[in-house]
This record gives sequence, structure tokens and C-alpha cells, in this order.
Amino acid sequence: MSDAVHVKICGLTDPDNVQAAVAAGARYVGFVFFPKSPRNVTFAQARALALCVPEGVAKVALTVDADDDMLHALTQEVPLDMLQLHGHETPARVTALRQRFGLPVMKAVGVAGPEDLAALDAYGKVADQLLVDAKPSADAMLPGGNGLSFDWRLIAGRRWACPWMLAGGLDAENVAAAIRLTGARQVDVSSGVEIAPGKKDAARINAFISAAQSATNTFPV
Ligand SMILES: O=C(O)c1ccccc1N[C@@H]1O[C@H](COP(=O)(O)O)[C@@H](O)[C@H]1O
Repeated sequence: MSDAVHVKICGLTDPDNVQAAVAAGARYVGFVFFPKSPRNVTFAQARALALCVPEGVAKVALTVDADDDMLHALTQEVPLDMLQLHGHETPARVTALRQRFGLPVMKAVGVAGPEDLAALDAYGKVADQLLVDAKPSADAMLPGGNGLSFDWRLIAGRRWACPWMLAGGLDAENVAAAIRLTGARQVDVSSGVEIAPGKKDAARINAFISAAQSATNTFPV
């Protein structure tokens, strides 16, 4: 992996913001397939957005406890490079989906305290990537995308068997500190680049990517 921190902009719904993310240097763009989310897109919308994305930028589909029929239809209709599983998918389900759909799988794991770290070790052995996110509160409407961060000291300098991204409550103001503290080489953001739930803003996308890429990562690769 190159030295610059890789950025994923998640929950894109509009071609102008896809363009803004790509132009600013995003390495991943994420589309949300979860009806309760303000960032939910249909397969047709996602397909149109995906067709704006150049080679070299990974198109990630975020799903939550999706069944095989949904994933089959999704992968048939939308050109994708990665599946992001943001529900209660087990390690066995991660393994099965990698095999069935032939796409790399990134498994999101929510962290609130030290008791959550064992799950990262377990999923790190079966997933292609880990997304280390804040664990939502019990009454949260969404399993992610809540603008909630966690105590980054819990994972400072930790490593897993696969590459990983830091997520949860990141924005242009805190991303450099998060990178310095955790050693993250990849970061993911959704609400931190929005002006309202589900409404991304090109200036915020630019500011976030610029802050992430200029952050100094002092941890060895
Ligand atoms: O963004 C959403 O709407 C969403 C819905 C369901 C599951 C996950 C979702 N988003 C993911 O959560 C992280 C953190 O979000 P935020 O930056 O704290 O708002 C985000 O990067 C998405 O991958």
C-alpha cells in the first residue's frame, strides 16, 4: 500500500459528488443498499453512479444482513469491486459470500469497548478487509452512518490479518488525529462530509480527503 492514506467516501447518491470524490483522490466510493438509510440507492441509481467511476477507484456496495437473492440481483445489475457487510453476518457467512459472489468482502465490526476487539481478530482471518467502526447504540436506527466515533486508543497500533479502514464520526477536523493515534492507513466517512443526512457536500469531501492525505502516519507499515 502506498504511503498516502486511502479514503473511502461512503453513501454517495449523486453523480456530482461521485465526481468530486474521484477528483479529490478517493480510492473507494460506497453505495448504500439499506432502505432505512437516508443514503439508500436503488440498483438503477447505483448502476448510473458506478458508471461514472474510473478504473482504480473501487466501487463498494454496503449491505446489511442481505440475503443471497438480494446480493445476486445487486451483483448482476451494478458493476462492483467490493461488498461491505455492515450487519450481523457471521465469519462463516463472510467466507460463503466471498466464494459465492467472487468479490472481496469488507466486514464492518463495531467497537465500543475492549470486549469488542476479539471480533476484529476473528473476522480479520476470513475477510479481505476490516472496517473498524463505532458500535451503534442499542436504539440507533442505523447500524452505521451515525456520525458516532469510539475511543481510538482501543485500537492504537493494533494490526489484523488483513488490511483495515477506520470509520465512525470522522470529519475533516478530526481525521488527522485519528490517523496519528490509530495508525490507520485507510479511512471511511459518510456523515462527516454531509450538510444534512444523506446530502454530501463537495467542499466537505475535498476538505476531508485533503486532511486525510496530509496526515502524518508515524506507525510502521
Ligand atoms: O451510511 C449509512 O447510511 C449506513 C447505513 C447502514 C450501515 C452503515 C452505514 N454507513 C457506514 O458507517 C460508516 C460510519 O459512518 P459515519 O462517517 O460515522 O457517518 C460509514 O463510513 C459507512 O461505511
